Amino acid sequence: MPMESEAQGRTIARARLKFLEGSEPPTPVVPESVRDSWKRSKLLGIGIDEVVVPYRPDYDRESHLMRAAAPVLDRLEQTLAGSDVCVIVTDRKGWVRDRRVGEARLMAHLDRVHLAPGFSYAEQFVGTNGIGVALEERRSSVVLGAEHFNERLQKVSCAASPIRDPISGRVAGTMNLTCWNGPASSLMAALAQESADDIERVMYEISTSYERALLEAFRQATHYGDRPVLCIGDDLLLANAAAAERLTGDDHRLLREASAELGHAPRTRRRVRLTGGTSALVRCRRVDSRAGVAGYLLDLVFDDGPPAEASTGAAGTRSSGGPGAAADAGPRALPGLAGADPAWNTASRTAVRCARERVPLLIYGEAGTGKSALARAAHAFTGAASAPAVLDAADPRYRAEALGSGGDSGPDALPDALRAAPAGPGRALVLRHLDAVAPAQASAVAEALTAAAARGTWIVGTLGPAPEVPDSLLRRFVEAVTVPPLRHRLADLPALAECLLRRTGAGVECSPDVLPLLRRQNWPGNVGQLESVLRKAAAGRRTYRVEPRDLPPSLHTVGHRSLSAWETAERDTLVEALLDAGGNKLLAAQRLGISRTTIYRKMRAYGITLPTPR
Ligand SMILES: Nc1ncnc2c1ncn2[C@@H]1O[C@H](COP(=O)(O)OP(=O)(O)OP(=O)(O)O)[C@@H](O)[C@H]1O
Repeated sequence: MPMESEAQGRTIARARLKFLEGSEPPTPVVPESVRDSWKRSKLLGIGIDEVVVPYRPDYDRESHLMRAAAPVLDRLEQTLAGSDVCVIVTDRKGWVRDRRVGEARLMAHLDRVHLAPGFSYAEQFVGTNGIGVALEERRSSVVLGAEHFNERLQKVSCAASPIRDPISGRVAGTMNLTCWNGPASSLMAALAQESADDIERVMYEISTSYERALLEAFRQATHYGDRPVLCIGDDLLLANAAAAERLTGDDHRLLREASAELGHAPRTRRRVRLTGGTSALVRCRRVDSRAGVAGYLLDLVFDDGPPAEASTGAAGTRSSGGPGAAADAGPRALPGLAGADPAWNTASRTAVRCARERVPLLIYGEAGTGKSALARAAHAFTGAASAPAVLDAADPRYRAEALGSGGDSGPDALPDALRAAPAGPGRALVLRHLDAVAPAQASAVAEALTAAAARGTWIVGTLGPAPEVPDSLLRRFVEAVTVPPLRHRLADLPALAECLLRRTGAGVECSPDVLPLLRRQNWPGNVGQLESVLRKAAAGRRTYRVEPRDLPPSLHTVGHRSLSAWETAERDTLVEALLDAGGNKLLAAQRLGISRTTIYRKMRAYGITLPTPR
């Protein structure tokens, strides 16, 4: 490891100051890896005089990395006892997971700069440091006192080596040694590398033990029969054909999370909702190996119909999820609607069958998923000459507590309106927001619906995913379907965007750059929200098609937290300035009268993603 003499330290300190003022760092004086890291740190707007790092104390103490690191750290603790070297292990993202030995004064200093368990020392938060550089460059790094980007770290020097998963070859973490700045021993770099190698060796032993156990459990589970089986390890996933053909990458993630929760007990079961809108009953068994818990074996039974709440919501309601549902004949595309997601198709087929056979139907789903649209389209698909009568139980006029000052409001207003709706064969009556019917109104509403159905009207009720509805009302319906939320059917986005833009009637289309921005949103208001975003974007567009810059500022961010009104205004101003400057941050910063460092910091804080410079 290089020695940092006082003179060398002063030269580097001068080079760093000049670099901060805008000069290029001199090549032979400042090592290349440090120079590159300074540039990245500056670009990211990292502060130079205070250490602001995120803190997340919770982590998996039983992870593969931590299990393998434990014996190596124990040994180092004994060997280095009494020395002024501190040993630190981080995970692959730079979160400090363990810190050992080191004399009290050094530890107190490291506490002050948050180089302690639970904090992240990734370069993106603290700038140039041994851990951050090793992770960025994926090789061993040494960062001496003055080479740290942040002044508060310049009292120490550190040597870090990446720890690679011996099976996948991916970086799993770092081994880092830190000591007071000064004539650091070249032994430190060698020791960091050797300890990382030791951890990798233990990881390999653990991996083979885990893998043997998982393979054996998988082999036994799939030996007889072809039921869907999944075997999940830390860095391994085995699926037989019956499971693989039904599950997406997101399902794997959901099942991995579920297995981690379920796995505390040796054997357990739970229903898990999958991304396509279906759900599966998951039986989970923990797989143990000699080296500890190797992973989980999951036995899956898919529900091929709507998710659980749809079938349990209505007393006496028959869910369309049985084997018969798969045989439902019906269209894939309903008039005026878009989507080919399996759960959407199931809901469409069932709705059309119910419309044809006049079977009273409940449609569950989050706000704006398209429940009413589905009822309208299914009714139209039967060739009906008139549109359904659509009433909204959440309409203030129909509230039970409204003071009846005329025929139009008060507790009887809703049953009256239902009775007044056109009824008879070829007619449909859709009551939206069934969950808004007050208990006091429930029986009158139920009677009005029954009367309409008796005259040949197709009756449909729409309601939220976990509604509270009196049984007397639910019993009027016979079948139930669930419309999946948009975030679970993102593959439908291009078709939906095209369909919704077509409705604006202006021959508008979507630029291909828009779809990735739409795809990463959570869409709590579902298709209704998408429609309003696209409608506004189409109205304000500057060319023949909707471009990213026509979308609202919130779609240019990857949202993680809710913002105050003031923060929202600031974020929107930043996004608009960036869009107006064609993605040029310097220009945007100048126009806003703020420094480039500030614009980078704020972009990070608000999760603003960079528009491609024009
Ligand atoms: N699959 C689809 N294709 C095209 N447009 C759709 C689709 N689903 C929903 N929409 C449109 O999204 C908007 C919201 O749909 P709709 O009003 O049916 O939602 P909802 O689930 O009934 O909402 P709420 O829960 O608020 O009553 C409507 O304009 C509808 O036409």
